[in-house]
Amino acid sequence: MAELLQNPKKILKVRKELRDATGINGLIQESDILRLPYLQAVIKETFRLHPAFPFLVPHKANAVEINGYVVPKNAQILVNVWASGRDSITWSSPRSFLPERFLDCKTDLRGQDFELIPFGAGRRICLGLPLAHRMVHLMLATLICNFEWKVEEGLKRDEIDKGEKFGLTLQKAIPHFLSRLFLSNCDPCAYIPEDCST
Ligand code: HEM
Repeated sequence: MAELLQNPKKILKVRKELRDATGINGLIQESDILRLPYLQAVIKETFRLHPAFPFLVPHKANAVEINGYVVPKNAQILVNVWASGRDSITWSSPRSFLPERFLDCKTDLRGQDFELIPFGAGRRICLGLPLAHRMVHLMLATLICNFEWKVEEGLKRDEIDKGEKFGLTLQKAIPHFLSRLFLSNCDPCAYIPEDCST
């Protein structure tokens, strides 16, 4: 939400896509997700920049050699997906929040494309992926469509601190923004955030 708050036009784009795909009230069903490429792109871009598990889950290695590097048996392996999501060799403008980069590209986050593996990959890939994938799309769509999101009073959009707190999971260091509930039955696309009318 912090990334989207800094990019309010992208909030409008998600709302418009939802309304076009689901009708005026923007209520999303699980079956709609496949028809919402921009929402999917926003979620991929969010996982690229802010993976929930920045080092996945620690693994124990068998003895292997990779590109001349010897990994001893039983070494603890942490996969730094936070860093690979920001690697300028793989991603153009890696620090920028650009969901559009995923619109014309087949990269998916289900463990087949190693540049984007927020759920891990291979035998120990997240068992909850099918559930989590659906829930994240449904929750984000619902939050965007039913709430008007505003930055905290007195704060400008570009002042939102996106600093992160590292642990097993990645958290936003300073949580600050407010939300206000939309009136029911409103047109999700009618609301234009302040400073976003152009
Ligand atoms: C956005 C939500 C979620 C994210 C980002 C996520 C991410 C991950 C990651 C990165 C791993 C470690 C993969 C690896 O080290 O290779 C993992 C493992 C696992 N996750 Fe999730 N997860 C999510 C939700 C869930 C849910 C909802 C469930 C259960 C309903 C679940 C169950 C598991 C289990 C059981 C494992 C261990 C799999 C194994 O070691 O064989 N996860 N998850």
